[in-house]
Amino acid sequence: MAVVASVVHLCSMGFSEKCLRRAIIFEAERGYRNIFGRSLRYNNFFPSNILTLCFRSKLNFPEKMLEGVAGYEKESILMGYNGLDDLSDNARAREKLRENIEFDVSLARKQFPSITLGYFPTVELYDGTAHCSGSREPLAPENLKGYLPIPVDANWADPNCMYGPTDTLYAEISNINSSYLLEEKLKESPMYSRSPSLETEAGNDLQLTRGEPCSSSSSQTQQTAVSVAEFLDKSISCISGLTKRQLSQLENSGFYTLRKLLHHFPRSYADLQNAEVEIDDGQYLIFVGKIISSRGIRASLSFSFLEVVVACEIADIETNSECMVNEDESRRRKIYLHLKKFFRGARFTCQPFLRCLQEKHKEGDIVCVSGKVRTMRCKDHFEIREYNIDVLKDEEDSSVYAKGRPYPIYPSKKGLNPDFLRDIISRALKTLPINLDPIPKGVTQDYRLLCLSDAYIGIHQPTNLNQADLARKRLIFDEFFYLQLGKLFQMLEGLGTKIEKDGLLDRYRKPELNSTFMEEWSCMTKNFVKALPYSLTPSQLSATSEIIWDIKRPVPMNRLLQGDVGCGKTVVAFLACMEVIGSGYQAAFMVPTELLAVQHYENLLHLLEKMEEVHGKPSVALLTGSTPTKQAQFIRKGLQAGDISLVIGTHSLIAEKVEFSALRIAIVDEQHRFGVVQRGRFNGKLYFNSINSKLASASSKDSQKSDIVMAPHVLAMSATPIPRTLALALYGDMSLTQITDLPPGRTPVETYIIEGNETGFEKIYQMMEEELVGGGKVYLVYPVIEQSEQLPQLRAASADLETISRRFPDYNCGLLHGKMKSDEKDEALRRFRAGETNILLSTQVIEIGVDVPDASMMVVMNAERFGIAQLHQLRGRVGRGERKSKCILSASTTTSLNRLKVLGKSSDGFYLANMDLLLRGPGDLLGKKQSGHLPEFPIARLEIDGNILQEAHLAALKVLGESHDLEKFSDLKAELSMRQPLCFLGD
Ligand SMILES: Nc1ncnc2c1ncn2[C@@H]1O[C@H](COP(=O)(O)OP(=O)(O)OP(=O)(O)O)[C@@H](O)[C@H]1O
Repeated sequence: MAVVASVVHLCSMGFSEKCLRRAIIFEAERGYRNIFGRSLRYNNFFPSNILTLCFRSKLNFPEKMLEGVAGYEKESILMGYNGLDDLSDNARAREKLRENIEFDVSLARKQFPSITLGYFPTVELYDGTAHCSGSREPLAPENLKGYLPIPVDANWADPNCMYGPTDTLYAEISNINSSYLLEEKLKESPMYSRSPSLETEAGNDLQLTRGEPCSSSSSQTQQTAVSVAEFLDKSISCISGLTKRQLSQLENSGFYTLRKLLHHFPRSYADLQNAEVEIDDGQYLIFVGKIISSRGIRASLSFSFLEVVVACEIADIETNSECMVNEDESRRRKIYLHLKKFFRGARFTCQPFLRCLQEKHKEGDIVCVSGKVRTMRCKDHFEIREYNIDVLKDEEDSSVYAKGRPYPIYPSKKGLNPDFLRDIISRALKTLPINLDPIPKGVTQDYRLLCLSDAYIGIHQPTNLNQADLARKRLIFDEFFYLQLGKLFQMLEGLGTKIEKDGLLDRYRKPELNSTFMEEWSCMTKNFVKALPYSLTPSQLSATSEIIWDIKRPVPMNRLLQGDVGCGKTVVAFLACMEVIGSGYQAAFMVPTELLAVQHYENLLHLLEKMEEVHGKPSVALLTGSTPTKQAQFIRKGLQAGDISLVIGTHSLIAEKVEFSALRIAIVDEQHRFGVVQRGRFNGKLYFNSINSKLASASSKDSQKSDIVMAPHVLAMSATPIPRTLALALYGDMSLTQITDLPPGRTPVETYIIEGNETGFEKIYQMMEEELVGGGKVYLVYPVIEQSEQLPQLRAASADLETISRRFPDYNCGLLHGKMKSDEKDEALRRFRAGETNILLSTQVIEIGVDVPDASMMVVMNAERFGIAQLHQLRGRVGRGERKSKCILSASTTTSLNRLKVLGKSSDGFYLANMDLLLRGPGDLLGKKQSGHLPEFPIARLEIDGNILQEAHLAALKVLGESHDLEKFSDLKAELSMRQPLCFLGD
């Protein structure tokens, strides 16, 4: 009969009678038996077979075909259709069918012997009225008492972004009831108890901690019953019941070890709230109901499926209150859930398999079902393909569900079905030993962390959101902790004595105590300070004191100097150089662009000119990629001989042929643009070259013998203020110095956000005119150099040169962009600085470090193309002198205007960087290149987990303080060695 139903559909599509006959015979001959799965009928049979047979027929509906199929309406219902309307869109066809409403089963069977009727007891489920007859009572209200879950917090996740593939086949039968109840495990295990301390944090929610007494201090030597590395790095083959195919599937997807598997964290949790009201397509919901049928169905020679039908009662919002007789009854309505799993492959179609499949679910069992619902055409029927089903043994179980468990949504990996992954993970969790935690108990207690095994259970199978949160916190803590521990451990390893190691850790713990007063600075440094045309700000003074304190110690410094744009970091770095030069050593100053190298070089020469000569002035050289070969050779010789005491340059400074005689400090400006590995290379190279220090042997009394073999100090400077969190993640092995104030006399830059339309630009041009008339200089910043066909809305620097020159005929315009040759760029900047050009059309090349103090206005075209932190950097190019400055951000889309408004409100770089971090995440804040140097955190998000990073940093200091070589914490050491060397990622 189903075949005939198909006929209706096909006829309505215009297939020929002949073709249809052939199609029907084709189907009947091949014995399509279990025809009630309508999706199979249409999805599998028609596309693959009938359509090829009936291709491009032009004949109309063959009325004859209907003659033998009277009563088709019922059959359509049997098939799971909501009557004939479902079966055909063709109105005429529907009418014809209705005329033959009498259903003669025997006739149908005679004509189509392969069709079995009345096989499934759930037929009436598809009939909108049958279940109300009272003959079936899917779920008596008394059975439901206490079972219906309470809605949980709604703001978990957006279900729309959680879908995994739905059509993938699930070739696993042994674990249909795979959901693992944390609470059950908890009850089974005598080792677990409630922890009063954690209860406080998470309200009354269940928290898991060991029942055994905890050590109060991390100083206790670790004695873990099971080594974490031993367990987590076991092959996944130890998971029971894995077939060979599954094993190779998992291994091909990168899940070689239990660690890899358990670290496949849920992407989010779905809100499995009780469907108390309306059920919408695509929602993740949780239901409690009664199994009314379970069928393993062979759909074809190689295709089978399991369908479990669960009847539930839910609140009915559609009930018309006027019709209510008994209010309690009328508020509830019955719905039917069709849980489906599909199997492809001949071996899954055999009867024993199918029987085994259907017997997994027993009729009459009260179950809790969760998953994504899809509405079916028949009212009150819903399909769930990826589901969790748990049998409620008795009413006591209801408490588990009453809380509404978070439903973990896994990201799929290499096409693995998330549901399959969920199942395997749940099996792996069952093998988790209880006593598994390499982090000392003192630390977990201090920072109120779950123990590791609870964290794994909590993240994969939380009973509630608080537990998932605590688990997440613990796992994030681990990510940060091992990163910090690794970085600090490496640094300690490089030091000789215990005093040195303690000194280093102290430096991180109490940075405020580590500073050297100005009186103790070298003469060279003091003279340089005197030569400055301004006095240092308090922040600059304390930053210099901290750095000099470090320089005087026999331990290589590794410090990050941070400050808002224009706060005067360069001069602090120069002072650090003067200090080592004053002690007879060399300094190297590496910057990312030639433009900046030239600027620093000229600036320094200018300051040195004014410096009082006491014991000679430092000899300074500039070495970049554009330095003429002969001159470069000369400079290299000078560095090797120790004749040059300070070299400023670009990447060329770390070229192999550059050798230093006695390098004592390397300043790395814009450190992130070089990357961690480059810094390391720089370090290593300098270390070996400084061994043969000529100057060191002839140095002042400060230098000791051990200094000769010491690696140089590294002072990294970040021009982009980055939130402390990011700084720790990027430079976890560095001490941090911040300049928090700006030089006096700076007036905040006035920021305007203007829409980049015709009127907007007219206004901008007027403001430029006023500025130029008043003697100001204007930067115009463009997102691109040349106009592009792909992005015609973007204004381009080169293309605009003519327009702007015409618009401002009385003023000179210059052009500066990255494609220009280095001497052309220098010349363009020189002319602008000297006032020979008044308007400089430029790209982002000016973002870093360009310092023209009397530039007083900036217009950023298509400002929506830049990040907030980047715009703040750009804006920092103006307002560097005493002249009042303005910055105009022109946005070509109205939607972006709001985002830019934050720049109008604040000029605090740290605040803006935090905003950017929150809005766009670390990747965008740092830019592609810099974020490439960020360690990859599988679960942590730097923008929101900053406090955990800080805690992890302190915990790492504490642990290393107790055992420099981690010998006291053998498990921790083993685990550290197993973790990926995060600091090298991205380089
Ligand atoms: N204490 C001070 N008083 C007055 N002016 C100062 C002071 N310190 C630095 N300056 C001036 O401020 C300007 C900016 O300094 P500098 O280039 O060192 O800043 P920066 O922090 O490196 O900025 P950016 O991050 O933009 O590169 C320079 O013109 C410098 O001469």
